[in-house]
Amino acid sequence: MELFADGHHVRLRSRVHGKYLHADEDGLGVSLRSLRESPNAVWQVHRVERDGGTCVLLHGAAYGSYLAATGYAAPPGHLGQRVVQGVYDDPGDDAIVWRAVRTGGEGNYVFLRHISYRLLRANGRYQVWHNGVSVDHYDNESSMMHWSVESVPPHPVLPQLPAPTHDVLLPSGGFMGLFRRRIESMPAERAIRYVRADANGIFNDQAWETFEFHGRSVFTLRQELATLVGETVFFFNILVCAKAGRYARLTPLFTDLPRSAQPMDIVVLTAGSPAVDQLRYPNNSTSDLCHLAANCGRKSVSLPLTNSPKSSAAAPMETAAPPRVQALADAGVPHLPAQYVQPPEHRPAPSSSSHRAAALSVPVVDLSSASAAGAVRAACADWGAFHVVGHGVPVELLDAMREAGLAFFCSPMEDKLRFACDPTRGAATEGYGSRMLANDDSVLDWRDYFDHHTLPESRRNPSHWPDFVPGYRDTVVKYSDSMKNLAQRLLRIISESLNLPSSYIEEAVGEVYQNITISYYSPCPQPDLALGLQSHSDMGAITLLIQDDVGGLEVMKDGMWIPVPSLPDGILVILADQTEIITNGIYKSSVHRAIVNAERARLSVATFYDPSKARKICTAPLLVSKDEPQKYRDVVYGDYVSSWYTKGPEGKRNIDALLIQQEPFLGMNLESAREFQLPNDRCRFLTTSLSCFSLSRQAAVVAQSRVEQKWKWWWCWVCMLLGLAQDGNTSLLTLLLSCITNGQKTHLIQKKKIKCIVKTQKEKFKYTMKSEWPMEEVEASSTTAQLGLDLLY
Ligand SMILES: O=C(O)CCC(=O)C(=O)O
Ligand SMILES: [Fe+2]
Repeated sequence: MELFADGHHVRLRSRVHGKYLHADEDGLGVSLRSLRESPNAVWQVHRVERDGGTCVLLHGAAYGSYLAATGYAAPPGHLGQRVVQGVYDDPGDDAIVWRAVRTGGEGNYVFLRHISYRLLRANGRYQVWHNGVSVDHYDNESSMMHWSVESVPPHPVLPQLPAPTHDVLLPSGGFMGLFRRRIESMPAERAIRYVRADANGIFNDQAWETFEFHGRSVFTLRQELATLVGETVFFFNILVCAKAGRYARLTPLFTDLPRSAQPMDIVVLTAGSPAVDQLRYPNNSTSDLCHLAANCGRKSVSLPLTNSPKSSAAAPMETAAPPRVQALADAGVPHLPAQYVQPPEHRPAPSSSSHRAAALSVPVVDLSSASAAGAVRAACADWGAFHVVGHGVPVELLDAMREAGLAFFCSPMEDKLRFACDPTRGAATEGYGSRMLANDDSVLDWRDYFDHHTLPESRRNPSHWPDFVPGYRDTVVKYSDSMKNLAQRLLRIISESLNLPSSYIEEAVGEVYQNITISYYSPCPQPDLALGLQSHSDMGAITLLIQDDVGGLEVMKDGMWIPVPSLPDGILVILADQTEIITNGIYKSSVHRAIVNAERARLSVATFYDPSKARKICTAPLLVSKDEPQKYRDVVYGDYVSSWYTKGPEGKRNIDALLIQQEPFLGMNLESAREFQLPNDRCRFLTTSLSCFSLSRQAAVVAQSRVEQKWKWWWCWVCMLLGLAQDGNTSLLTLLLSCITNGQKTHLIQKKKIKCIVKTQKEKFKYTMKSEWPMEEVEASSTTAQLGLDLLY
């Protein structure tokens, strides 16, 4: 096969270095880099006739500029003259004209011979820090001028644009880059000359217009150009191509612009037009669609190239939506962006691999067995989450749902964005989205999702769901109906297990509002710092979840995070907050979260069975007695949802806010509850979110242990104090003591044993602990001591 076929993409690899010819990010220089996957290492062949033969021009796949030899001396340490990224403005321009000549001898190498007979040369044989490329006279021929040519296959579909960034341009003036090129004083913005081409790519050469563009983001450039050319609604309807000179070929831009503020010429094409069909995109990345599909364990889905919206009922375009996590992952971000970094106490801890945690696994209930009711009762009481098998839902339907979701997420971003949820319409809108909450201070989940409104049928509008994955909409409808039936069957069993009439919970919930959310967790560059989905309990009545075989879901049990594997035909049942309220806390909603990994994308499908927003949820009177007083206030479900979205999901903070015996302590209330975890995993308490708490490594964790509310706060504080005392952090301890006692006089006495005495005007408490955590011995008022012991296990 011809090495330099016209229009094809190639990489040139130095024989000696093994590094690749690289168009530098400044848009000016050319160097040798080992970044094989980078678009900057890919060059497109543009063949031209010269002097009765064909010559090779090479324009970079990243910015479209041409490989050009200059007459300027290469910098010290480099031989010959400089090679740069140039333009093709003059048909007789020699600077960019090359011929490929086989070297002969061993191996399959070529010389790239400039029309001036100088040869393209890699530098730095002995001084490897010299990574420049130059042209040198053929008399100096050496293996440094030998290049192997790698052919780069075409990308099967339009590649995705990198997520928007806020990269700044190079500062004005000074030197930079490989050859310490002088960067002229440059403005903060770059001049973009643009012109709109017709369907065949033809444009009027007199119609160029100019605007000032800030930054480097090609995503933002496309958005701004879309507005300028009148594509205000569907910015993905256009494709932006660089044109490096009057005679240059078009290079579709899928890479952020060069770092320098040099002006660029852009031709705007219409997506799906014949002109776009003629373009060729290099498949240089390993994180492309095919890779993703392979990563998901599937073959690549066949998808249309055209990006024009087909369905008039498609969800409205997003306005200022955050970048999709998948786009970040595909762009190969090497570090987790700051807004995804969880605070240390929320990061996936090694605790989930502790011996105690390893010994625990979510129960499996066979619904077809005679003992199902008893097993459900035990699972609800102990876990609030359990797998069901023998449920009668065909495994083919579960697989079809997983596959439909996967095909959606493996589709081009442009297609997916046609169904983007509209963040301006509230937090829980239907469609393709990327974050759980929109609070400014919230840490983002490393997750993208597609949310479907499926029940009641009046909310179900399949035209809001993807149309480009065959069978998608039918599958969602079938799956929705099947999950509704299973949820109702489970609610009946759960009601009966509490000696309630079998239809009790179903009726208490009223008309079902069902949402189906497909979550897609892309591989994460720093999974130890992120969460796919932060700790939460679901807000409705019951959730049914299926997932793929990657793993990442964890449920909280006795204060430990327990991984929940997927069972191929199993469905995970998760009790949600309204069930906890209705059952007076006898059955608890399950706190769960999703962790991520660096290697494999993960997919889950959660079906939520919720009340209507207008429904008032009350505790079943039959479950209230003198010994078991009502724990939660009645709540209108819509209010619960609003508060969930306002405050954030964190752990059980939302349902805790409804506790009747809640006793605000010194101005703090349960809403400020946060999770902390002891290193040894043995003792868990509910603490508050006072920022100083997080300073204590020994601080306690959320009480899954449901301590009587009236004591809860005392025990938080005691736990904190003892933790701090053990840390020897006496100044913070004293501060907390005075905070506890509302500024009353307090004493801290530290003796051999760590001892902490809180003296208030009314009472005197004394806590003693041995040197090892957790406290084995607590001296205090008898009731509190008893409670404290109850909390240890
Ligand atoms: O992806 C998962 O496994 C968990 C999803 C979940 O908890 C949710 O969507 O509420
Ligand atoms: Fe959930």
